[in-house]
Amino acid sequence: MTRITSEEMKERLAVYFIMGTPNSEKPAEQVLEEALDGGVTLFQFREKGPGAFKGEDKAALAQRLQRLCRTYGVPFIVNDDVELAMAIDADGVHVGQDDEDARRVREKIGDKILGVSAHNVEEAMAAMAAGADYIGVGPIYPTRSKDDANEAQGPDILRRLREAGITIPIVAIGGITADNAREVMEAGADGVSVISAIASSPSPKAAASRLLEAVRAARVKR
Ligand SMILES: Cc1ncc(COP(=O)(O)OP(=O)(O)O)c(N)n1
Ligand SMILES: Cc1ncsc1CCOP(=O)(O)O
Ligand SMILES: [Mg+2]
Repeated sequence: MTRITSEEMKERLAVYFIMGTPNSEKPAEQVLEEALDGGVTLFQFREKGPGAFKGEDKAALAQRLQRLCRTYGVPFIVNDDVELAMAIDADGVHVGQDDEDARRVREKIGDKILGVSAHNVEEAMAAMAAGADYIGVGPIYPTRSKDDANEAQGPDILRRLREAGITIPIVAIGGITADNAREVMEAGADGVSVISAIASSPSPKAAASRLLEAVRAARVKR
């Protein structure tokens, strides 16, 4: 395996769906399959929060969702849990500032995809130096999907990162919907990452497809 290229990473970040069992009343497999049908381009398994599966149940669910992603040719990223990612041979890992050190994670995962959360220029620079393939920046807008989220920064944070010379692929996260995806893309993101816009939608398929359309339209305009 070789490292994903920056261009390929940017393509993959277009509509990055994140989900775990606490994010929907419907079975996770059903929501993910509908979202994949709607065109999500990357998936993150984020099993945390009230009622989240643990241990063997968590690993078994991860593998079921991973199989679904494989069927659609969509890379499967594990949030936080580097051990699980290695055990099931996931395509990558996402870690934040309070998780395992990104440099150590890169050493452990070899060429797998490494995503790192960044909230400012300093963290973005450090993530790049640690070998991140992309950074997740947010929350851009207020979110109800993460209890310990920082204050929303607005799309201007993306502009500030780009103006400071941050060239690494960026996915924006937090409160993003098909209605605000365009301004986020115009501010400098390569894609959008969402939980509730897809997982809480009565039609995850339609929600994913609307997001993809908004991201593609914004890309054409650049
Ligand atoms: C794409 C993406 N961006 C940011 C995050 C948030 O990561 P983190 O700050 O570690 O918070 P948790 O998601 O672990 O609660 C993410 N998961 N994905
Ligand atoms: C995991 C995470 N990290 C920053 S905001 C957020 C939650 C995003 O969820 P939503 O798309 O429902 O606002
Ligand atoms: Mg984390």
